[in-house]
Amino acid sequence: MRLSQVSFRYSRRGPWILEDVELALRPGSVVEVTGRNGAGKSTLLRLLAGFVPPTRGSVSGRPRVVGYAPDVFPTGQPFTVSAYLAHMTRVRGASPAAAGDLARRLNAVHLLDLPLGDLSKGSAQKVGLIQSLLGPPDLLILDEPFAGLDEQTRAELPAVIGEIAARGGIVVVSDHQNQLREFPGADHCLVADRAVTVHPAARPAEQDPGPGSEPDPGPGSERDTEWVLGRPAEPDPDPGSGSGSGAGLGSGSGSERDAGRAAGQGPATDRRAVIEVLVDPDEADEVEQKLRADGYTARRIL
Ligand SMILES: Nc1ncnc2c1ncn2[C@@H]1O[C@H](COP(=O)(O)OP(=O)(O)OP(=O)(O)O)[C@@H](O)[C@H]1O
Repeated sequence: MRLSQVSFRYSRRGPWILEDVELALRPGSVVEVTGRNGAGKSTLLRLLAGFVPPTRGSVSGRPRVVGYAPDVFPTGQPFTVSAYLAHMTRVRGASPAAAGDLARRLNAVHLLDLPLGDLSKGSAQKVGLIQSLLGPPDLLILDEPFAGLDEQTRAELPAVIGEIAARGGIVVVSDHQNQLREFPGADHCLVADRAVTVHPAARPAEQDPGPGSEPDPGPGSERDTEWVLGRPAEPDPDPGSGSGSGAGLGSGSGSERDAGRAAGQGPATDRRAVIEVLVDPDEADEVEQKLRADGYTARRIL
């Protein structure tokens, strides 16, 4: 999924909230979005979810099943929680058992018979969270999901997020409370001054670059302007290059370089083997997702 030169403002004469945003998200990535109040985090999430169209630029490759939990869940609907979730289950084409399973897992069984209008803010957030997970989604967008959650649900949510990513889903979470700061492999995305800057997950090689390695050029540098997000679970075959590629991550041009590596043109190390798999183009998405779910790096060479 990609945002290309995306700019957004809420009205014709209103201020630009985001300008010329370039962002690419790979299947299986978890992205934490941070920024000060009013920076535009929710706006970015609404653009990703497809709730608002960009004023300029384009969004492409949005996965088919999108789950979105807004920061304020609208409770002004004349349903009980279970009737609402049953309705959402049908809309999503999810398994009939899914809502009940999620309610048990996220400590919400006691809410099922209540009218939506009677829910506290935290309980309403939980129902919004459950509906977003029905599907399950290929793109999951959570706007401040930890706000108001009880301890049990707060502890369980990272596991749920990890499962969505492990099956190839993209997960984007705005999180004031930094609950995903330490989430393994998560990339961190800062919204500030109408721009979006992605800092890929730190790897051991980046945390301790060692003597002679190139320093991180830091936020705002060219390496931060356009990142392709992935699951940085594997060692970097070329940690001293200083080219800015996280494992499984790379800029647009970096992806071509990585593809060349995967094809056996680049340097190899004794830390991992590269094999080439030929698949029918129709099966490429499925094979790539399965490989990623199994923890392998997968790069497509067309
Ligand atoms: N529906 C709207 N109409 C007009 N302006 C809006 C609307 N929603 C948000 N804004 C403005 O857009 C800017 C960005 O808002 P947004 O909610 O995206 O920021 P945020 O980073 O999510 O903030 P917070 O952390 O406080 O939730 C703010 O100045 C806000 O006032």
